[in-house]
Amino acid sequence: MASNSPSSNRLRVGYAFPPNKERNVIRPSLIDYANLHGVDLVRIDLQTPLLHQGPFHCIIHKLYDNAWAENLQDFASKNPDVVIVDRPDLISQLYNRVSMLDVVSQVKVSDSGVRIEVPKQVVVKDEAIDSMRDLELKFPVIAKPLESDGSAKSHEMSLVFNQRGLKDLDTPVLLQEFVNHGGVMFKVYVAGDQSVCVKRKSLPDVAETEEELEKKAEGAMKFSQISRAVEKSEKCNGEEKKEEEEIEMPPEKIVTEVSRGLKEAMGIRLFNYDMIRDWNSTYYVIDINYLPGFAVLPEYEPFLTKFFKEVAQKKVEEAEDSAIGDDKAKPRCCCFQ
Ligand SMILES: O=P(O)(O)O[C@@H]1[C@@H](OP(=O)(O)O)[C@H](OP(=O)(O)O)[C@H](O)[C@H](OP(=O)(O)O)[C@H]1OP(=O)(O)O
Ligand SMILES: Nc1ncnc2c1ncn2[C@@H]1O[C@H](COP(=O)(O)OP(=O)(O)O)[C@@H](O)[C@H]1O
Ligand SMILES: [Mg+2]
Ligand SMILES: [Mg+2]
Repeated sequence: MASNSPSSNRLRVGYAFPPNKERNVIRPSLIDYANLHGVDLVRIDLQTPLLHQGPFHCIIHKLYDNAWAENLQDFASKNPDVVIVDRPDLISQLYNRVSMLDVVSQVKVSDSGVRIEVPKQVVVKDEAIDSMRDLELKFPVIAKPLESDGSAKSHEMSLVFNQRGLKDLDTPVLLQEFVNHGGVMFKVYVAGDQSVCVKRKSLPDVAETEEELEKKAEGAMKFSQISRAVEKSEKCNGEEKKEEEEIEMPPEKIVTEVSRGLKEAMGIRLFNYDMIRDWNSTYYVIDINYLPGFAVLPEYEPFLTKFFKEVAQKKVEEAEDSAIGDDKAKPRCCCFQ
């Protein structure tokens, strides 16, 4: 076992986050719960090389800079027994709004009547858009920045109703068809094999026909982080709350299968995704976020603690499997109770 690997039965999980992220993930309630269940959460000092810290069984992180990725890579190559959740090169597929959704086509669900898709979308670089028909898109569309890098700018979007609304867009931009979905989206939080689906307020449906949209004087409407904005505003009145409650949750099987499909296709284990459903019961995945603020989930403490234990247990099993070759009959030892 390499020098930085721990040996005790307690599980040591190192974490590396900016301060705001730390507040949204590593709450005192998680530290206490995990501690009671044999898991020690250890803050990684970003001013000190990782190789001088530890020991760790596992490291979780959300930092966007290359220096961190190199620091982690160097550490991982010298400490193959430490589980890195997740590999920076795999996480980076989520930093671009096109590559983040590429994996959705690989997701398979067992109910043949259900479709899992991505809304039609096109990247516009710097060319003028003469007609949406050339792009094979229909208004309304959402204009999204290509980057999804944690910056405020990466959340600044526009709902574009007609040609006039296209002229002020910064390029490059992703134009994605707006899908009517009843004003409610599903946010699914994934940690390894576990997934939890919650409802969130979303943009309301656009009822106008293309001809009616063409006449709208205001060509576009800017918005940012709508689920938070709507929750904070007075618009979230009793009637809207009731409408939200009436929207049926997706079947648990769909949530589990989509979560597993995305996890396997991306090779990453801590994320959430936004999913909407149209009136034909087609589901659209519209956004995938690496390591979001899990603390909003009810029961988030056991959720993450269980995940840490599973990750460590899988590593032990892998090591046993490689040590005993094909002799799988041997009983497994369970180290992290
Ligand atoms: O702020 P939180 O805790 O709600 O989490 C944000 C996420 O909100 P959610 O939990 O999905 O409702 C948020 O999800 P959305 O993009 O808003 O769907 C992002 O994941 C955000 O990270 P970043 O700004 O893209 O790096 C997340 O922000 P960070 O916690 O990473 O700063
Ligand atoms: N194609 C779409 N059709 C309908 N609503 C959408 C679509 N794409 C995004 N939205 C709405 O816009 C919000 C923000 O878009 P999203 O891609 O999730 O960006 P962010 O990363 O800022 O959360 C979504 O939560 C949803 O309410
Ligand atoms: Mg989103
Ligand atoms: Mg997002």
